[in-house]
Amino acid sequence: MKITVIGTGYVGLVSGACFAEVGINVVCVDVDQKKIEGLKNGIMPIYEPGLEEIVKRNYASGRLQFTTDLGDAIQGSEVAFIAVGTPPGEDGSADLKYVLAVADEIGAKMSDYIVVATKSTVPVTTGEKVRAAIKTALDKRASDLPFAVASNPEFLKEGAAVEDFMKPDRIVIGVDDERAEAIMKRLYKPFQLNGDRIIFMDIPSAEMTKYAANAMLATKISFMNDIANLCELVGANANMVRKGIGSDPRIGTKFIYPGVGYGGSCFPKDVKAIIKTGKQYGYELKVLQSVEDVNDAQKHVLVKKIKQHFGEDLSGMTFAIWGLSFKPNTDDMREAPAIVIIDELIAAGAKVKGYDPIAMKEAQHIYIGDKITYAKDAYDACVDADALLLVTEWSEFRIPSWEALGKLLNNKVIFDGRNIYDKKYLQDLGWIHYGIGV
Ligand SMILES: NC(=O)c1ccc[n+]([C@@H]2O[C@H](COP(=O)([O-])OP(=O)(O)OC[C@H]3O[C@@H](n4cnc5c(N)ncnc54)[C@H](O)[C@@H]3O)[C@@H](O)[C@H]2O)c1
Ligand SMILES: O=c1ccn([C@@H]2O[C@H](COP(=O)(O)OP(=O)(O)O[C@H]3O[C@H](CO)[C@@H](O)[C@H](O)[C@H]3O)[C@@H](O)[C@H]2O)c(=O)[nH]1
Repeated sequence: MKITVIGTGYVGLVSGACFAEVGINVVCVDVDQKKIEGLKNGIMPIYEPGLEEIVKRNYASGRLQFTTDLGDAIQGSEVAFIAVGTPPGEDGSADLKYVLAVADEIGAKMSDYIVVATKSTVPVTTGEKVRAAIKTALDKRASDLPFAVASNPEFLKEGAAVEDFMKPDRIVIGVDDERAEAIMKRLYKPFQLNGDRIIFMDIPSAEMTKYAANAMLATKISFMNDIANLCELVGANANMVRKGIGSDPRIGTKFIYPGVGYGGSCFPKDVKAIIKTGKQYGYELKVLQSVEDVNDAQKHVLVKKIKQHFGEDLSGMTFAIWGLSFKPNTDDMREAPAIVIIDELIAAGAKVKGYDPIAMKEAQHIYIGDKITYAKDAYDACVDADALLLVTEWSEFRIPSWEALGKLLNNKVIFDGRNIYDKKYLQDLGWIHYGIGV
């Protein structure tokens, strides 16, 4: 079986490599020539645990190929996945220009029946837009080649993408064509040896499922951040409350960790996009508007605590920041809370020394530029700093030497944005610990 994956980013590269890993012949396509050349030479464009190994193995075997030539790639492919970006437009709605450009190119270059499956996160009605774009391109060359459109949203998490793809909780497929359904079933068979994981549905429902899933997860996080902020005011401990409610299986233990707000390339943009979809249909998604408002405010909570401790004017002070990426195990800086925190510290006159095990290159290149200095390790970041901020909970930060840190920092003060440290233990060692609702 041969397939093509168009867009070789977090989703496209992981999906392509994982399909190849189970024996499917995969061609990954991207317009970014540098990325494609790099991949051919074993250079990964992103950091994702376990990815490099399977990319290299499957590239060496010939099952995984990389190209910039979409027309060539789709010849003989039973499925073409669209996995390009859908960034927020000015008004918050998902910008479909990359998706529709790919659909147009498929229509212009296909030579046989093909299933065009959208893996990018796209709003309801996109399936129809993709179908229309392919049809228009076929009409232009007076062709009536048959094709099918499907929606196959992706649910992988960055930092655990390979594992999520190889062992999916569910595979959602929106489809309205029997032949396409059979092809998708065959394609995903290797991922469900432990039981049927595919949920077939109509295309609009599949498209909506993706947004509803992310919106629900974002809601859990904002809800918990709201509760944590209240815990702080009333003298309750958000960690205890989290355990107390999470033990109810109806609530569950996952995605109820308070922190410095959710970031990344998905939750912020997808919550915005579904709110916008509601507006387009004259419906106000009030819960999700609040989810977004709470999250925007939560990104400022740590600096608010810093100012309460040190005063509004932070000029002349230096802060050490541990963790820059939006979550651990990724180099992705998109919408990382660290960006907001660093901007705010600098606006208040402070200097920032940052350290991240993987994301410093990305931070330097794209987002934070020269606004901060980068440390060579976690301890180096603390030399002569006035306090430490834990922003992203990488494993290597979990059990530091408090004795060493106490000597490096000017003050034994820590702002723990992910509640990974034990307040009581630190207090006994003479530290002042600020957490989120603890
Ligand atoms: N990142 C995630 O964890 C994740 C998870 C699930 C779903 N999604 C969704 O998947 C989509 C892709 O996200 P991503 O994070 O992988 O994006 P990304 O920015 O990492 O990758 C997109 C790739 O598409 C390429 N591209 C753009 N136009 C192209 C074209 N015409 N032909 C070929 N390639 C083209 C870009 O060069 C880029 O390499 C988005 O809709 C996103 O919401 C992302
Ligand atoms: O209890 C929690 C869990 C997460 N987060 C934050 O939420 C953000 C998103 O984390 P996570 O969901 O683990 O990573 P993503 O890679 O953004 O994955 C989400 O977005 C993807 C893109 O749509 C989906 O495919 C995934 O299912 C969905 O989890 C990060 O900033 C986390 O720090 C919290 O603050 N508290």
